[in-house]
Amino acid sequence: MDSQHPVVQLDNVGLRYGTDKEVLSGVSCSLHAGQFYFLTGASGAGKTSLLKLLYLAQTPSRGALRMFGTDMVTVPKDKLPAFRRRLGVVFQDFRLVEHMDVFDNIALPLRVAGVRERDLVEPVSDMLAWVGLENRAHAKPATLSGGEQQRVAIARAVISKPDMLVADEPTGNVDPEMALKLLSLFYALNRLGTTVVVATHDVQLLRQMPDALIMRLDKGKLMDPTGALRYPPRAVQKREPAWPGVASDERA
Ligand SMILES: Nc1ncnc2c1ncn2[C@@H]1O[C@H](COP(=O)(O)OP(=O)(O)OP(=O)(O)O)[C@@H](O)[C@H]1O
Repeated sequence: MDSQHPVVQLDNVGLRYGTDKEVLSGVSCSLHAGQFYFLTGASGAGKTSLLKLLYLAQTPSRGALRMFGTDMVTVPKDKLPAFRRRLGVVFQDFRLVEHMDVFDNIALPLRVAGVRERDLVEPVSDMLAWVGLENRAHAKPATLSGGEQQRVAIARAVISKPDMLVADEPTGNVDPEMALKLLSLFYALNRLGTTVVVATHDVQLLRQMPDALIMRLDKGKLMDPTGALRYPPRAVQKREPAWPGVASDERA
């Protein structure tokens, strides 16, 4: 079923919060399986609002939203968790579980998916090493810096290799070197087949991914629904292995 539909299809979507005016207006676009999308636009343009539609935290006020071939406006509410489990989300404010340590936060999606405890340790340890937090496995989120919390949030979002990754300013709190490393993690996930949508203001980040499609929001309207806007190509970061724990010569 999935292969013959876009992963996401928006048709003339509007979104308003309460009775205020629309913050997204007439948005139409299709996101296709295995593509890498950047969503860009000025502060307040509606990036987070559009991502909220994609990670099913908001329903359009008008228009149609289909995901994985299913109408998300009319789908029964009790069916939504099954769709949400197919998504990895990096929230702008991280939303780590405060009473769990770093290891348990990252392991959460695997536990929800029913992975056995003895099969968790290796993937979580690989992911901890990838994001440079192997020494903080037993720290609680409140004791971490903003950049460290952001890396935990990213590790948690990608570890279960979701069908779609939605990330809101995922490199806003890290230095440029770590931003590239995290981007290469998204790239590796994308190479494994995950559709990736990253909202960012960071033009340098956009330039690192010449194959990515770029969609730009301006005051709630999508200016480049096909992603045809491109930035001048620069070198793609391919120094990292394809996936934590997988040697680079095994890369697809
Ligand atoms: N919960 C809410 N209730 C009312 N208005 C909201 C809410 N969330 C966002 N808005 C408004 O919607 C508009 C778009 O906000 P949004 O956060 O989607 O923009 P953004 O492009 O992600 O901005 P930034 O880059 O600053 O994060 C803004 O005018 C904002 O004030």
